[in-house]
Amino acid sequence: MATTTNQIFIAVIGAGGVGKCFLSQLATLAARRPTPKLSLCYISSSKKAVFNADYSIGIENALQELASSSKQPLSLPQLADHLAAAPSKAIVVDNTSSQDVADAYPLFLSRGISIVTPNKKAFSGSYKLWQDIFTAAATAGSKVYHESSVGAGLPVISTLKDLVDTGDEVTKIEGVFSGTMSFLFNSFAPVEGSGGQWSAEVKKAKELGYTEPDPRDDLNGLDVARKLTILARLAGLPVESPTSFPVQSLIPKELETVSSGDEFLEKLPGFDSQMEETKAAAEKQGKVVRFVGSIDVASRSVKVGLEMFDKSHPIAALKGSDNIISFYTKRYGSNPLIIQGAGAGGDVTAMGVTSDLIKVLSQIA
Ligand SMILES: NC(=O)C1=CN([C@@H]2O[C@H](COP(=O)(O)OP(=O)(O)OC[C@H]3O[C@@H](n4cnc5c(N)ncnc54)[C@H](OP(=O)(O)O)[C@@H]3O)[C@@H](O)[C@H]2O)C=CC1
Ligand SMILES: N[C@@H](CC=O)C(=O)O
Ligand code: NA
Repeated sequence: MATTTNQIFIAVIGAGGVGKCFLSQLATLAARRPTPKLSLCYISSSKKAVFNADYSIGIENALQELASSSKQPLSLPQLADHLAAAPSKAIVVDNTSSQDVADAYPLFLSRGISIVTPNKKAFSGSYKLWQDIFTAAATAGSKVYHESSVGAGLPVISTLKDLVDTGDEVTKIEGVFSGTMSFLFNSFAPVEGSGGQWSAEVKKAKELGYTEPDPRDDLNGLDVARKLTILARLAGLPVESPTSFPVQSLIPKELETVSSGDEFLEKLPGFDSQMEETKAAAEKQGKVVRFVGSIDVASRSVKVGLEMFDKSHPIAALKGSDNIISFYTKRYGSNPLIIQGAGAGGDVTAMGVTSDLIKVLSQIA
């Protein structure tokens, strides 16, 4: 195939809640922007894949083709070879929560393949992986964007980068960083009183597409810890890992060893009284309980867990899956820069991924 500069090849790994919404947004983008021509050349789930010798898959039919495909996914080094041999530049869109895929970013980037992703694992894994990713990108001139790894499509990462790059000094970042936790506490312990059953709300959050593939990754606080690790690193703190600071888990002790997410959800109703007690303790003080995180840059302290809030506090008054993230900086003084809005859900997350893709296109095409 002849080399062409006005075409970009897109490989999509992961076609779940976010991946499906991303494909729909990609179809719109490809129709609206004739150049560079956006060609879907690979799509995979954990068990199946679609790809061919002419690097061309119809975006509209990709999901049906994937469902009926008999091909297995390429290994990650094979995929890097396949994309590096494409007739023009390629971008990997990682819509999984896979650590293995995240670990392969330095390989893709070093082969000139750019990456956009909502997957937190690469940027909140070991500090060495973080360094390898940005070193590989800088050396090869490839790009890596991950806006949806914090606050879904909300402009959290881009805002923090802008603050830092323009020389502001970030002193503190705090707020609600989980769409799942926000939804759970807003519906289980609303400021108006009453509220749903904890375990039933957890099931609802999963059905609405807010949770991680395994909802225990939200309830154990690690999802928020990953997000804070990413933000802390961008703010200049070389946090080693999401387990290197205090993180409160909401997994009942008795369920810590169950083997699957499904079994966990089945058994959770038996432990609803534990969360009811937490809620009642806050109510006794006229307050509500919420799951929050904070990074204090000066004292280098990061923490994640439950706190009680007055009912008039903006964190108490959140609705749905909303996140609220406050940036305290030297320039903004005592009135923080605040970002608020839906922090989970397929469409809003895919929006962050697609807008990252547009940013990469503007730099490599
Ligand atoms: N949902 C949300 O609101 C948000 C999600 N995110 C992040 O987006 C990512 C995707 O989330 P979501 O779409 O909700 O998750 P889903 O579980 O709905 O989808 C994950 C997809 O990834 C596939 N997958 C898993 N491992 C691999 C692998 N090794 N190779 C290829 N495909 C793989 C799964 O395949 P299979 O179907 O075969 O298992 C599935 O298609 C996660 O990293 C999540 O943290 C970020 C912000 C918000
Ligand atoms: N499970 C996460 C999804 C987005 O990062 C959340 O609930 O915030
Ligand atoms: Na974001």
